[in-house]
Amino acid sequence: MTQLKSNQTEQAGQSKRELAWQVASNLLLSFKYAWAGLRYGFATQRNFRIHVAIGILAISLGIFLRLSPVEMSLIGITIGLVLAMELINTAIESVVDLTVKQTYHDLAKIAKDCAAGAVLVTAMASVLVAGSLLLPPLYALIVQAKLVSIFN
Ligand SMILES: Nc1ncnc2c1ncn2[C@@H]1O[C@H](COP(=O)(O)OP(=O)(O)OP(=O)(O)O)[C@@H](O)[C@H]1O
Repeated sequence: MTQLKSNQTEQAGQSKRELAWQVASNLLLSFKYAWAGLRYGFATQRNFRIHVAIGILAISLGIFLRLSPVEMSLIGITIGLVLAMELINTAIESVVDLTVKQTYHDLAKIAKDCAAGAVLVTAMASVLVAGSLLLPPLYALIVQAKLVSIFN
């Protein structure tokens, strides 16, 4: 019974791969294609570039404010989530466009709207994380700088 199940899974896996136009034959090639996806996202998606810029700013601010390793990790995970979601959104958009081309379809609208909604959810979460971790020390620094300028 177990053997039968594993044979069926294997067959299903093989038939899926048979539908692929090309399969990356080694790890290096897999990285090459993943890098190509990142480059495509950066070159074509304005929102992706905005998220990268905000991410770099948040990391720089975190280093400047000397956040703890755990706080920096939280910021890093949040940035990664937003960027990954943006790439998944781009992938879904491409598959939808490939499927329905330039025709209107309710399901195409649902797929694209939900993918965009997923990006929005992670972006809002990232604002919450960045606000909670970066704003208090930044505010303290500004207050401290003002006090120093008053007493000098
Ligand atoms: N084929 C389609 N059928 C129905 N609605 C569509 C279709 N293509 C796009 N739309 C609608 O238009 C909106 C914008 O489409 P688009 O392809 O620009 O996605 P987008 O998520 O706004 O893109 P981006 O993430 O690049 O800003 C979609 O969210 C969807 O509501």
